[in-house]
Amino acid sequence: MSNQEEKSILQKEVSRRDVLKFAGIGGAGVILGASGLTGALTAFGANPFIDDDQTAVNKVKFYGKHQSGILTKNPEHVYFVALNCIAKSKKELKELFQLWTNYSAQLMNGQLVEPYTANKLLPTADTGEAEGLDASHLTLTFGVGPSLFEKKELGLQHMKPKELADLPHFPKDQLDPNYVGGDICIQACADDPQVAFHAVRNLVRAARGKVTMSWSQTGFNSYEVKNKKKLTPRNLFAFKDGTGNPNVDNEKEMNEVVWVQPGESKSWLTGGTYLVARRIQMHLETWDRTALSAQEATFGRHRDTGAPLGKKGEFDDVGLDRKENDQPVIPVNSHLHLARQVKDRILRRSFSYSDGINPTTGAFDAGLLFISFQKHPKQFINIQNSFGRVDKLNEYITHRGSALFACFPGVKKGSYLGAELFG
Ligand SMILES: C=CC1=C(C)c2cc3[nH]c(cc4nc(cc5[nH]c(cc1n2)c(C)c5CCC(=O)O)C(CCC(=O)O)=C4C)c(C)c3C=C
Ligand SMILES: [Fe+2]
Repeated sequence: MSNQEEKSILQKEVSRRDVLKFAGIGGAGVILGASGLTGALTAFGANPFIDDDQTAVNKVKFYGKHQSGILTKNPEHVYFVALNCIAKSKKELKELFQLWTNYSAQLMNGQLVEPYTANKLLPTADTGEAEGLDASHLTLTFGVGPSLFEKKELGLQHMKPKELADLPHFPKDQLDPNYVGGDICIQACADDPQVAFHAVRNLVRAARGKVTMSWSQTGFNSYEVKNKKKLTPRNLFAFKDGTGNPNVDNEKEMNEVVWVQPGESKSWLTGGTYLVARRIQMHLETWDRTALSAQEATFGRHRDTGAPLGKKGEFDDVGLDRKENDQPVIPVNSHLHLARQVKDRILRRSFSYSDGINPTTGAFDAGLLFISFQKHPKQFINIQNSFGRVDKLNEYITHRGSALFACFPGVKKGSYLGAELFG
C-alpha cells in the first residue's frame, strides 16, 4: 500500500456505530504498539487535517475563534484532569498538542481517535468504550499552568504571562496537595460521562512518556426542563447556581469578562482565557441541619425560585441596597452581597461532585468543582478576597483543591492547539 493510500484510509471517518476494520496497515500498528505515544496518524509522518463533521449527531464544533467548553451551554458531565509534563523539549510538547488536536477533532465528531486494524495481536488504537455512542456534545478545553513555564528544558520561560502565577492563599483554604496545580489541564464535558472519560483516557494514553496524571475530578449537573429549555441547575445545597452569570450570547460582554483581548497579555493568549478550578467540599450534614431561612440568608436568594430575597423571579434585579425596617434585605455577609460588592465579574461553569465518604469523619465527600473563566486571574482573586472570612457560606464549605490554567485561543482549521505558544 502506498503512503497516499494509507493516508486516505486514515482520513476516512469511521463512526463508532459502523466501525470499519481494515487490514493491511500492520506495519503502522507495530509502530503504534511499540511507541505508545504516537498513533498511526504520526506513524505515517503526518497529521492529516480532520475537519468538523457537521452531520455528526449531538456535535459541538471543534474549530473556531475560541476553544469549546467555555461558553458552551448546559454541560451535564465533566471529567477534569490536571497533568504533569515530562516532555523533554518544546518540539516534543508541540507534537503532542498536534496529535491531541487531531484526536480532539475526531472525538468531538463522535469518532474513534483512530481506526481499528484487523491485527488482534495488538491493542486497539482506540480503547473502544464509547463505541455506539454519539458525540454527546463532547467539548474539550486545554490549558497550561504556571509550572509548565518553569521547566527549563521546554524553553518557554519568556512566554509566561506575568499574571499566570499560583493563586494566593485565601483565609479559609485547607488545600489538599493531591488536588493542587498542574502543568496542563484537560476539561472534557459531555452529556454522557462515559464519552467524557473515554476522551480523557485516550488523550492521556496517546501522551504516554510526555505527561503523567496529577489529579482529576468528575462532576455533574442536572437540569429541570421547561418549554424545552434547560433551567439553571441546582447545586447540592439545592440552590440554583449560575443565575448571576454574564450572558454568554453577548459578544461584547464576553470580550469584557472572558476573552483576552489583543495587548492585554502575551500575544499567544489573545482569544484565550484563564480557567480557575477549585475543589470545594460542601458540608451537607451541617447544611441539612440549617433552617431554610438561614440557608436563604446565606446566599441572599430564595431557594425555590432563585429570586433575590424579597423578590419573585430568578432574574429580578437584585437591588443590593434595599432595606426593610432599616435592615438590608440582602444580608451584608451573604454570598450574593459579597460577590456583588466588587466590580469584577467571572463566568462560572461549575459541577457538583460526590466522591464517597471521608474515612476520617464519616461524612460525605461531596461538593462543587468550581470552575470559572475570566480574562485575568485577578477577577477571581478579588471576588474570593471579598468573601474572605466574612462570607456566611464559609461555615458550610472548605476549599480543598486549587489550580489556575491559561487556556489557548481556539484552533483555526489546519492549525493546532497552542500553535501561538509552541509555533
Ligand atoms: C470566587 C468565586 C466564587 C466561589 C469560589 C464561589 C463558591 C460557591 N458558590 C456557591 C453557590 C452560589 N454562588 C452564587 C453566586 C455567585 N457566586 C460567585 C462567585 C463564587 N462562588 C459569584 C460571582 C456569584 C454571582 C453573584 C451575582 O452577581 O449575582 C449563587 C447565587 C446564584 C447565582 O448567581 O449563581 C449560589 C447559589 C457555592 C455552593 C460555592 C462553593 C461551594
Ligand atoms: Fe458562588
